Amino acid sequence: QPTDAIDALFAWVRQLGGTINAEVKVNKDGFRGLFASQDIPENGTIASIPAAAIMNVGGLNESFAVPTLMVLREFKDPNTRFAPYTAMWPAPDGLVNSCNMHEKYIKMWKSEYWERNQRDWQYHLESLHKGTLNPDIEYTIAEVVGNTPVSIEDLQYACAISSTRYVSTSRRQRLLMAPIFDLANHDRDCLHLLGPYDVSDFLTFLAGAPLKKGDEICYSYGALRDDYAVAHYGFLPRLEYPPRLALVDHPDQDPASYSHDQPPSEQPFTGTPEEMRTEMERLLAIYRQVKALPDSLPPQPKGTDYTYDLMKELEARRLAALEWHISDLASKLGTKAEL
Ligand SMILES: C[S@@+](CC[C@H](N)C(=O)[O-])C[C@H]1O[C@@H](n2cnc3c(N)ncnc32)[C@H](O)[C@@H]1O
Repeated sequence: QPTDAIDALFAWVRQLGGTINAEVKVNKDGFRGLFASQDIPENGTIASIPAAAIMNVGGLNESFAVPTLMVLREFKDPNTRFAPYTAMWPAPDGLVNSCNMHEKYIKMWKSEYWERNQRDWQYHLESLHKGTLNPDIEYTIAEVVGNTPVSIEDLQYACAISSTRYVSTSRRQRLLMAPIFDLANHDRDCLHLLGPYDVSDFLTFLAGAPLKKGDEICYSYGALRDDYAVAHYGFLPRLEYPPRLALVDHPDQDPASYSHDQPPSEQPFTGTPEEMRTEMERLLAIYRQVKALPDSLPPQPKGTDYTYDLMKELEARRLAALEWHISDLASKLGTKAEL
């Protein structure tokens, strides 16, 4: 996540009429992020981003291929007018999600759902690359990118960039890639918000709570359970207490139908003793299964492989959350759990 292209990005957005009351720095956890450059009162403007600086990469109902190809077109075009924006995107080795995670990590999910999800992405991108997608596909590579050579790695990268950086607004339901705003890191409880982007040519990022100069500016990407955050964004959110079950382990969630608007309950499970016993058995079975699955890669020294560390940390958090919820049910039932 380079910071050297930021000055040119800010100058470009301001030249197009934008306002930015923020700056970019590396945060305490080592990630690039957005920080208030002055005190901003509640409802004050963090940034106002002109439409001309925003990349509109598709509609909410279109397939993944549209944002992927729209991003790729700008990335491949040496004369793109978005050059100040594309220059600050993370480099291909600086971001990871299901679009571009190497297949050697697939078995580290230890979850049928997420393994299939990653294989599906691989398959879709390979199909797009070969031109064998079904007739419902909106664009071919040549239609959008022309004759420029495109590798499968290019598609994986463009897919990862678009899916980790787009946003849509309540009124304007497009996939929007908005510079400056897209530098805000996730915090589930974050109060800062986007305007509806419906009455002017500016997308406004507003302070939902007062900001002091130097505060990191967050945005809530949604309820994001750990496994969902790793698959979609390639990071682990702040650890919470009580530990949150992975999306795939949650009792009332089919991960395939997860929506930010209707996230699974945050409350520990409760019910009749019979229901609690059944739930405890269900969680125990998952716990034992995850514990029993062998590691698919040899151990790596911490700090040498970001994705390996991320997947191991995800597994450790998943097991810790299962242990907590199993023990919670056991104590409500007045028994002891045999982990
Ligand atoms: C929209 S960007 C946010 C800005 C990003 N840090 C950057 O410099 O380009 C989303 C990406 O930022 C990172 N990110 C967002 N929130 C994070 C957090 N709370 N902790 C660590 N990384 C985070 C993830 O890599 C995610 O895919």
